[in-house]
Amino acid sequence: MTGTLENCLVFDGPLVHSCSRNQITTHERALVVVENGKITKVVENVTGDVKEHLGSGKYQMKKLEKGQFLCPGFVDLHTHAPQFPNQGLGMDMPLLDWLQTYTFPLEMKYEDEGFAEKVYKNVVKSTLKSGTTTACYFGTIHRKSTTRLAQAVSRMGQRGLVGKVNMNQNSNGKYVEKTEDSMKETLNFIQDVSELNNPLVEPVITPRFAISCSMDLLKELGKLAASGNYYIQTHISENKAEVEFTKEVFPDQPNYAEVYNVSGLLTNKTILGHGIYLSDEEQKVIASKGTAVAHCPNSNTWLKSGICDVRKLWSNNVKVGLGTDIGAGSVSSIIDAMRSALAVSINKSFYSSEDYKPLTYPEVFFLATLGGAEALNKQESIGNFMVGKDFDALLIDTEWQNRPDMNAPTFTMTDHSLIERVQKLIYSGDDRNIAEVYVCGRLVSSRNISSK
Ligand SMILES: Nc1nc2[nH]cnc2c(=O)[nH]1
Ligand SMILES: [Zn+2]
Repeated sequence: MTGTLENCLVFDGPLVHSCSRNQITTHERALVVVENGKITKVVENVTGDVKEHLGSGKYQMKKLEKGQFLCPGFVDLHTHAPQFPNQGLGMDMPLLDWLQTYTFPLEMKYEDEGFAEKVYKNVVKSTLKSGTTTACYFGTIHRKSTTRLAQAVSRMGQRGLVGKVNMNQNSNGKYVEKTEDSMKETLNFIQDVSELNNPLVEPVITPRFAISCSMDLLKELGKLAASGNYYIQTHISENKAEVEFTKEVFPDQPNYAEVYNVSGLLTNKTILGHGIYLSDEEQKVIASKGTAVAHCPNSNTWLKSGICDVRKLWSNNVKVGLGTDIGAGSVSSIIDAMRSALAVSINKSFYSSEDYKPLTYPEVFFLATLGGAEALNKQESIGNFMVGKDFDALLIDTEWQNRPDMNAPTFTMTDHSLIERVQKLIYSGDDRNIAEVYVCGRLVSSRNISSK
């Protein structure tokens, strides 16, 4: 090992991660060596003096306290940064009414870059605090404001995929673009993001959903995505009325997925939000393209959109991860998304055939970490603690109440096993359990520091 004190960090403590869909791998005491943001060595069963495992190089040690463990950073595959001010509003409406009543009027305000700046820096701060190390953000139709979002992501050190929204029809008459402007500003946005010169921040081609884009615009966006191998994100089959409306707008296409397929928008870098009502036939096409679905269970419950059957997507070989979908979702934490995914799946099992097996907690942990990484085709660089990957990690504290300065009702120190602590995190955890957040080895959020 050849690191120096500045760029070589060694974590010493319990470690949990997902190496396959249905099992959580735990190590009671591991050493994770991080050099220049990458994991260069993992010692799984540590006994005795750490020096025996590390050799003589210079390094900075970080010893975890009782009740703490390392876990991979969370991946949020689908959220809307401009909608954070509306979190929890209009949840009693169905999707299309909610969009008209609450969402489009709020998104129109982002014409004002100053407003965008104020909101977006707090959005990134709060998602980092929740442990989201990788986020896929929808912006608004406004290029300059969406660039502010990308700048905030870059400045605060998050790994982010950021999209300027495209929509040229079926809006409220005001929140809409001309096709030509939509394309021109998308190109300008891609240029703005490339000027950040930050490999952690990438542009995403973002047609809002089929209804709000003409076939011409969808096809232009498909061509643009192919020209630069860019990520693509949109919504699909979230709500029954939306599916019906899509059929009316695109009568020549046999189904929703085909609208995107003929536009060149289904690729192995495409993330589709929701996918509740996709037929087997559509799922097979999506799988054949390597396209992924972002499961957003909290949003699907509050807007009464429906229940996405993750097992069926998996059985058709569709890649799946989790999304918080603020503001149709009400909570911006992926811990909540894991819990919601369990809850909707358990509820579904009550009304399904007896052999329907609800999702398990190792499976939702996979969705939140390695599943999200695979959905983005980033499994070579993030998702777990394999040597060679970037160190995107969370220092989880299951006994935060017992730390000095937390000013919380305390519980006596408990003797739970490591896997029981993981259960506590998934079934009852929140931001307070996240003591530190690292992206590519950089400490980007901590109980003790605040990001700018
Ligand atoms: N949940 C959700 N679905 C959409 N479909 C089109 N736009 C949106 C949006 O902003 N949120
Ligand atoms: Zn959405």
